[in-house]
Amino acid sequence: MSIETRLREDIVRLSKSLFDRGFSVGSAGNISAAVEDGILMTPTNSCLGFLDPARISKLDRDGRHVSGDKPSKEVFLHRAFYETRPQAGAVVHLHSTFATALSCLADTDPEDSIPPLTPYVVMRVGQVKLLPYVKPGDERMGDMIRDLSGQYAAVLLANHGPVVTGKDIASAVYAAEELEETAKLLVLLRGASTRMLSSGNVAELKSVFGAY
Ligand SMILES: O=C(O)[C@@H](O)C(=O)COP(=O)(O)O
Ligand SMILES: [Zn+2]
Repeated sequence: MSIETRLREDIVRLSKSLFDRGFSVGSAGNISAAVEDGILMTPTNSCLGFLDPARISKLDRDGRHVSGDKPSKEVFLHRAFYETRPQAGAVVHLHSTFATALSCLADTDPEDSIPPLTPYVVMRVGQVKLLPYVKPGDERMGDMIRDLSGQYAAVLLANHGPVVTGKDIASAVYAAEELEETAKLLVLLRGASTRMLSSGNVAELKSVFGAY
């Protein structure tokens, strides 16, 4: 089996897993993965639970649609991550409930929208910047991601949802799940006196496990 064929199957399997567990509903969200000669991307208006490996969109290195169904409207967003984070092998965008809730709350810190509550989110996701709202599919999303110069593995799109990258499709999906579970804890703990990890704790995790 070729690398691309296996990757198509991984996208279908992991997307279905996200859908089956409620991380994505309806046709919300989109996923892409880098291949040698371009990017594989979920088609626009497709349901992550019912993807067909043969119909996954393929874009060449210049972003031209070369095969499969019409790609997600968020192509600018995904391409900007690959351009600025050479270590990124996959990008996952979801409308998962709790991360999206934080993206709508007026007091979410734009510089640190998913604060370090537990070690694993620091190890798998890192600091998460909140980006200002623009409509889905807006080319300006690509500009905003490029302006971050590859500094963040994950961002929250205001009033929209999370976007998470990883070195490969499994890492990106696992990181998106970790971000969502942390967002859930943050919402559950709202109003309670909560102890976050200290900057020393975060620095230690980064030095031992590496920065995302
Ligand atoms: O929120 C949106 O419209 C998109 O960001 C999205 O999640 C689904 O769009 P497509 O990937 O074009 O279906
Ligand atoms: Zn979306």
